[in-house]
Amino acid sequence: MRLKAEGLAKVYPLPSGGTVDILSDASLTVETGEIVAVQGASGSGKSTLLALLGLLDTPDAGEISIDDACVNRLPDNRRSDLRAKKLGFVFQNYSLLPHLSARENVELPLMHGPRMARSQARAAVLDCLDAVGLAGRADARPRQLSGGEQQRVAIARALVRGPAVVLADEPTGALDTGTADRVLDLLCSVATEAGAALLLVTHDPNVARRADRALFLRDGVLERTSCA
Ligand SMILES: Nc1ncnc2c1ncn2[C@@H]1O[C@H](COP(=O)(O)OP(=O)(O)OP(=O)(O)O)[C@@H](O)[C@H]1O
Repeated sequence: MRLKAEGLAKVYPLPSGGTVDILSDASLTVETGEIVAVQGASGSGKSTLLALLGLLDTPDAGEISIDDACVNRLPDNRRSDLRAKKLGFVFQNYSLLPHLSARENVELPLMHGPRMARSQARAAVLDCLDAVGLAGRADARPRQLSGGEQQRVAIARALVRGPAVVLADEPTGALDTGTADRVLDLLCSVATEAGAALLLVTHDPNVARRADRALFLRDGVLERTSCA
């Protein structure tokens, strides 16, 4: 599986009138088994890029393709379907629903897109919680879990549908250094063991060093920075 972006542009309106080009010609490819990092200054457009790649928003120009099929001009329902089947998301602030248990949070992506049998869904949820070391905390609410544990639940949730690509926006940004290292190890290993590509947005050069390739977003364009 290959997720490819070519010449992406995104323009936002300014409150004072006029517009600003956040992305002007951003291109990248991420393939099964790869870990790719995207770095860039605050406000350079990293989250905007991730929203486009995650089919949550549409570019003003350019093309996003999955296995050579253009996906960014599909109708909303087809894009939602692809998102559910092919993509997993991990956010900086975990984005867990506070009133749901770990198990119920991980189950959420299974409510969208193609339905799974109840028993199969239950097994998938427990497998993913087990993979992140939290099978014993399945009934805990987010407030009963540490930051690192909450992010591990969020990783389990991203992986529960067996996505081809995991998109992670500052996945360790809210964690202390030791916890961040452990969560990052886990994210990299469970994503690659599950056969998913991993695209990580990060400010942190230590996180970027973990990737097979690191890209830097500057002036709306992605530049290659290093090769591990
Ligand atoms: N919906 C929107 N409408 C107008 N401007 C927006 C919108 N979304 C983002 N922006 C602006 O686009 C710029 C890029 O935002 P984005 O969140 O993509 O940057 P980022 O690189 O992820 O930043 P950070 O590292 O600080 O999270 C910012 O100046 C932001 O204010």
